[in-house]
Amino acid sequence: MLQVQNLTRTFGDKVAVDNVSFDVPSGQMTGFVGANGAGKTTTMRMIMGVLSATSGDVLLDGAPLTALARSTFGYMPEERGLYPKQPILDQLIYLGQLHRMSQSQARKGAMDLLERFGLGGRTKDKLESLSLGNQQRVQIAASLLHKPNVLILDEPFSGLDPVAVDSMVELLRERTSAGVPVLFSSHQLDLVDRLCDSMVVLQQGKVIASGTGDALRARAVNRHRITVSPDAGWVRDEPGIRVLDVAGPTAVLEFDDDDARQRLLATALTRGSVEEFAPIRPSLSEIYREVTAV
Ligand SMILES: Nc1ncnc2c1ncn2[C@@H]1O[C@H](COP(=O)(O)OP(=O)(O)OP(=O)(O)O)[C@@H](O)[C@H]1O
Repeated sequence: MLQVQNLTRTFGDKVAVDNVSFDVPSGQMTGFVGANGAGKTTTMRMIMGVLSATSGDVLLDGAPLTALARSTFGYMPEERGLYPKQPILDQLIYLGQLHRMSQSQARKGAMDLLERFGLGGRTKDKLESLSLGNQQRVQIAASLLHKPNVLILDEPFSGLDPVAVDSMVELLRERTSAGVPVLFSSHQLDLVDRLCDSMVVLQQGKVIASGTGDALRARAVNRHRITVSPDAGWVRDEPGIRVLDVAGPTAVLEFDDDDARQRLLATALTRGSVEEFAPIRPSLSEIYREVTAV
């Protein structure tokens, strides 16, 4: 498990990352979300040691991170960083060798990844001659080539078409199945929903929510859908609830507490038949919107 503990980074008077703590559990995908400028990239840079922390620590399996441990990580930086004018296979082999792979291992691994990303026929092409999405695929290949034991990915999905997203998801799942902790930042909340076991929400440099999907949902509001016969309009007059929507027989409600929920159900039963009364399981993206709402 990767643990971020009380990380802080200031730039002059600006506190970009403010006492941030969260865990990235082994074998799980953790989505790192927050508005532009919230501090995600700065946090990831500190995890990778490419930016020093003003204070705080990063631990891997309980031990402070060393440069050697970090060299086994896979990192996709925001600024990307491959060479535009070099053939893509050559530079992947070079990067693999920097990660102590043999030339033949690196060639085989790079070819495998390029083929999975549909770039098997372009190995001799310069990076700059590829479309932006394809360049992104090569960047992903670079971060995965040496079978890293931790993955830190800064917006890995931006600019990818749906087929590339699926290839990427498959590759990431292979890594999590091998026990690797994966942290990725994204503004694509639908993907965070689809992929993540856990989520960390940053706002103005501070963590405002974090945890597994289930833990975050447990903290979320008590929201239910009720369908009655013939019409649900009467719910508007009930105490202890907020009516979010009423459409004919169906209403979406939030309850102040469990008593209000029981009262509402009892009232509904005295008024007629209740076809449905069920909690609405919020998606991670809904939780994100809720916790970041001003
Ligand atoms: N080198 C720097 N010098 C000064 N301020 C910086 C520096 N790097 C980041 N910042 C500031 O720190 C804050 C956090 O930036 P950061 O790039 O970490 O946010 P982010 O969450 O990754 O945003 P985005 O989603 O737009 O990528 C911003 O206000 C940014 O302007």
